[in-house]
Amino acid sequence: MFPIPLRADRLSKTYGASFLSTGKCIFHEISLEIRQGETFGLMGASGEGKSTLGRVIAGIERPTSGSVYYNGYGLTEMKKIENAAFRRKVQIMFQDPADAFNPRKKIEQAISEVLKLLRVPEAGYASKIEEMLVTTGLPDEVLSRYPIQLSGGQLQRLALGRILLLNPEYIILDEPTSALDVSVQAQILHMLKRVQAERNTGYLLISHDEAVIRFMSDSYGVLENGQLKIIE
Ligand SMILES: Nc1ncnc2c1ncn2[C@@H]1O[C@H](COP(=O)(O)OP(=O)(O)OP(=O)(O)O)[C@@H](O)[C@H]1O
Repeated sequence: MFPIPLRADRLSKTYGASFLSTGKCIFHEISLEIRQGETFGLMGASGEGKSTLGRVIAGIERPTSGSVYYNGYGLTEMKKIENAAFRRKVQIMFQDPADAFNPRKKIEQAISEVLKLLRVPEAGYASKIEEMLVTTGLPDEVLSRYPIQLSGGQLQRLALGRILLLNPEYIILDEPTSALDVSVQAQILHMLKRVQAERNTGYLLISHDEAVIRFMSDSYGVLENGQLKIIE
């Protein structure tokens, strides 16, 4: 059976609506599909609402209307068990990797905390961490460092590695390379492609950069004036 795509169905978002104001419509009735093993690119100028749409699809912000469907279930009507699966299987990665880690904790501790939450037995931590380092192409030394002692590229690799511990089916990538130097950007994009090929992950890639979108995406759309124009 084919996997069911992650689907946004007629999503609208308005900020600041109240008794006295109709508020500001950010986007209106947007529908799109993210298929496993593929990338849907979301392009658009600054302020058009790309990040807001990404947060709504990731389930961390509620739409004003419309719904997100995972495994055929609407996010708002999901029972606890379906919602728990959604929270694990649909992840979001942000632009600035420095924000992803607690500056007071060494990387090994940050990663171990995730393994603990996942109820991995402590005896299994070392092999999981090693696997993560191999996938993200990082040396063992990063484990004993604090976030401030690592480069932006290394931190973004770790941010992805930590997300991958959860075995996500879909990742919302919100400008994942915009905070990085051009040469590092290319490395991260290649890593994302390799991870996708190995794990069949579906990506929603948010970027204002057309070259990045064209390089990465199977199909893409341009968000402008609250509407999404899809380009196959
Ligand atoms: N919580 C909020 N409350 C009110 N307005 C918001 C909120 N979050 C975002 N906005 C507004 O929604 C609009 C879209 O913002 P958003 O960050 O989604 O755009 P974007 O396309 O991702 O921009 P950028 O590429 O600059 O990150 C902006 O005008 C922003 O000010």
